[in-house]
Formats: sequence, structure tokens, C-alpha cells
Amino acid sequence: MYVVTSKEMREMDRYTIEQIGIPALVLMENAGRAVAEEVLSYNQPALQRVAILLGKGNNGADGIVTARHLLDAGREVRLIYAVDPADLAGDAAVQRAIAEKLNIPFDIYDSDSMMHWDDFDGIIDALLGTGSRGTPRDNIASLIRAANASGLPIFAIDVPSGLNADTGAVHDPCVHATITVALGFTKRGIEQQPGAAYAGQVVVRFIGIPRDTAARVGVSTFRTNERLLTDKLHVDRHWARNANAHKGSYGHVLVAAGSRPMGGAGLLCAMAALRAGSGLVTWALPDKLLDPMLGRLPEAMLRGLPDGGLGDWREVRAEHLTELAAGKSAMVFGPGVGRWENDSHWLRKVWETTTCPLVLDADALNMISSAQDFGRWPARTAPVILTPHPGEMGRLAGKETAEVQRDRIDIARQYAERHNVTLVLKGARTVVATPEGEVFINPTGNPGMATGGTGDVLAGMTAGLLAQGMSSAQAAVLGVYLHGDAGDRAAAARRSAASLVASDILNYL
Ligand SMILES: NC(=O)C1=CN([C@@H]2O[C@H](COP(=O)(O)OP(=O)(O)OC[C@H]3O[C@@H](n4cnc5c(N)ncnc54)[C@H](O)[C@@H]3O)[C@@H](O)[C@H]2O)[C@H](O)CC1
Ligand SMILES: [K+]
Repeated sequence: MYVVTSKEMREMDRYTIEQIGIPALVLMENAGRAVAEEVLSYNQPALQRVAILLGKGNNGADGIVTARHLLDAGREVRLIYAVDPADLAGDAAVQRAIAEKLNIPFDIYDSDSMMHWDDFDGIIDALLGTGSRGTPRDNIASLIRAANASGLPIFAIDVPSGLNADTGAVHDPCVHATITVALGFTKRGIEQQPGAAYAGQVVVRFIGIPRDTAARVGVSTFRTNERLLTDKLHVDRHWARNANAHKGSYGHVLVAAGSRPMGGAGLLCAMAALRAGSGLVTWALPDKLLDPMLGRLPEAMLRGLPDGGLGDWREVRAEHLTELAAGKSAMVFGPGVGRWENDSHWLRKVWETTTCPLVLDADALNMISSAQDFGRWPARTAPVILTPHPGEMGRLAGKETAEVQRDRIDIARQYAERHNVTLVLKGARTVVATPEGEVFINPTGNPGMATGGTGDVLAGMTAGLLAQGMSSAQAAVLGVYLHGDAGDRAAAARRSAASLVASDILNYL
């Protein structure tokens, strides 16, 4: 499903009106009717008396159209203008004039004392849409605060007012919506946190802008869903198992992970590669860990690497890993490996001398960050997937974590394009960016997954999917989606996100 910016939305809007010839008032009519239909189908409780809060732009105009359709369906409505109705211009003035002819009751807001929320069952937020700039001002700000305090269900038209539709950042105040009816296409701001939480349930409604207009204006951000996984990414081609299959048919993952205090990271990672469907998994680990780990994961083959008896990676030679990687269909390196002297140089050797698809996670990402010259590492023939959390992303991109979080989509996209890697920026609504500049926002997962080891599971899963012949985009997008989905089912089964642990995710794959 396409996810757009307000600029892209304006371009599509213009194309539809000017090139295709669908009049703007028709789009607006479709928009208002779509919102009314969503309000009419809401029944917890049914909204008999509806207050419609209006700004002066086209978002407000959509609100007036909504009012007409609700009236026609027998609901009571009251328009609350946040601005002087005489200030409405263009199509909004057209809608205001129609509302006057129809004698739709209205108020012009001047202070909170005039609002009697007891007179209403619900609120429609038509104050600000994609034309919103900066913090809500004046009466609009007061109305947003009052609406939030009313305790009534709020339907936001297009985006909650007070939200940055492009980044998901929220201003103070911002409407806390029950349902957001996104017009035409969903917007980046309601697909990224914290905006997504303020949008409530997002419903996307067709308003007459043809779907292929998005490709025409170059929209390259998507929300993952099962249809996208099959229709766009074609992951289903890898899915059905052949009746003649044998374990060699589904690839062989080399998991290079774990060290003495963090053996569990390797265990989770290797198990995840198996659960993702990899035919074989070899887990390479420092020699000293071999005995304690033997028997913990009977399905995997263990290979101890000479570690000078230390149980960590500082004595392990890059060449050993290169040898093991030969002939493997994918490799994951990083979970629980720790850091050691000259490890960036060591990783560069592995990068240069291995030929299979590579997933780098955790400390491997920090090695890249401290490499200084990562931008000049030679191009690999096989693809690379990096799986940073926001802190690791900040170190990779030379930015503060907060800066990364404010603009996850673009930061991930720029990094992936610039370094020719597939980048998985983890966190709520994980973002996957491809070297070609496409971005996929993941809707699955829950806060219970913010717990040790879930990243190790994701890295292993991704490698397991790569090993079965998936492209990096397929493996990363599907891996992230299934990881979140398994986490959601695990949390539901436990009836608590808080008690979810990483191995629960494995059990629900
Ligand atoms: N996408 C489409 O094809 C369609 C979209 N529709 C709706 O139109 C809005 C966008 O409308 P626009 O007129 O561009 O802007 P807004 O209604 O969002 O509001 C702009 C209006 O508000 C004032 N303003 C801006 N920022 C602030 C602020 N921080 N505080 C106070 N006031 C502010 C500014 O003066 C502007 O005049 C889109 O979201 C859809 O709902 C069409 O109706 C159908 C086609
Ligand atoms: K709105």
C-alpha cells in the first residue's frame, strides 16, 4: 500500500484534476461521503449528534461535505468554525455557501465556554489537513485541546490536526483521534510514531484519484501488507515447498554469533534461521563456547573457531570465517560478538572475502560505524542487509538518535541508497529501505518486543529467508513482517506484551 507525503498528495491531486479532468469538487464530494460512511458505520456508540470542527482550508471543506451526508442519513450535525466563515475561499467557500443554503446549524468558535460537549456523541476533526504548517495556532489550538478533553470519539479527516503529515512528529496540541480516515492514500505521518498513536485506527478511502497516479508521481514508500508481499515483492514464489524437496533445497545459513557472556544471542539467531525455513544452519562460535552450547540446539551444526581459550572473538581469524562461508547461501554476523581491537579491519576482510549474501547486526554495525572508511569499502557482489536499532543507525549516519527518530524514513532511505545496502531501521514501525530507494513501513509488532534478543531473532530470520533464495528486499520486508506478527501472536497468547520474551517469537513463527 502506498504511503505518501503531503507534497506527493498535492501532485497527485493536481494531476487528477488537471490531466485526468476529475473536478476538485468531485474529489471533495467523494472525500466527505467516505468520511460520513465511516462515521455511520461506527457503533460504539453510534454517533447520533456530531460536532464538526472546521478550519479554513480544504480539510474544513471536506468536513462540510461530511455534514451534508450525515444530515441526509438522519444524524444531527453542528458546524463549529474555528475561523470566520467569511475567510473561507475557493472550494471551501463553495461548500460554506451550500451549507448556508441548507441551513446547516453552525457556531463560530470564540471561547471554550460556548462548547457544550454533552450535546454531542462524537467529533469530526476537519481543522487541519495536509496543508497544516507548524504548531496549531489560535482558535484551532484551543479547539484541539477542548476536543481531546471532551472524552468523545474523534474522527480525524485525512490526518489528526496538529500532526506533521510527513514525519509523524506531533505538535502541542494534536488531536488524539479514535479513527483517521485517510483520503486517497495513507500519509507518512500517520504510519510513523508518534503520529500513528495519535491517528488511532487508520482507514484509507478511495476518493477518485487513480491508484497508478502514485507510481506516476514517483511515490516509493509503502506500508507492508500481505497483498504487497505477494503482488509487489512476490515472496510467495519462494513459499510453496516442492514435494521432492530435501534439506539442500532450502539453503545453508552460516550464523557467526555469540561470545562467552552472550552465547544466547547466537542461539536465538541460529534457531531463528532454522525457523525461517533454512534447510541447514551452521553456527560458528568461539571454541570455548562449543561445549556449553552443544545440545542446546540439536538442529544446528556447531563449528568452534580457535579463540585462544578466551570465549570471545578477539583471537578468531577472519580467514576462518571466510572458509566457513564458502558455499553457504547466506551468512549473518554480529549478534553477541562484542568488540575487540581492530575489529573494523577484521570485518572489512570478511566483507571482502566472502561471496554469500550477508546480514550484519549489533556489534557488526558498530564496527562499521568506527571504520571511518566504510563508504570506500569495495562493492560486494552479493547483497548486504544492515539491521540497526535507532542508536546504531545514529552512529552509522553520524546523527543523534533523536534526529534519526524524527525522520526515520528519509534517513534510512538515504543511507541505503548511498551505501548500496538494504537497511532495516528497527523500532516501532520498522522501516526497510532498499538500495533502489524504496521504503517499506512495517505495521506488525508490539512494545513487548522491546526486550533483549528480539533483534538476534530478526537477524537470524532474515538470513534464513535469504538462504532460500529471496532477494534482500524480500527477505528483509518479509522477515520484519513475520517477526512482528509472531510477536503479536505471542503477546496475545500471553495476554500481556510485558511478559513477552524473544524465544516466544521463535515459538510463534
Ligand atoms: N488530497 C486530495 O486530493 C484532496 C484533499 N482534500 C483535502 O484537502 C486537505 C488539504 O487542504 P489545504 O487547503 O491544502 O490545507 P488544510 O485544509 O490542511 O489547511 C490549510 C489552512 O489552514 C491554515 N493553517 C495551516 N497551518 C496552520 C496552523 N498551524 N495553525 C492554524 N492554521 C493553520 C492555513 O492558513 C491554510 O489556509 C487535505 O488534507 C484533504 O482533507 C480535498 O478536499 C479532496 C481532495
Ligand atoms: K484533520
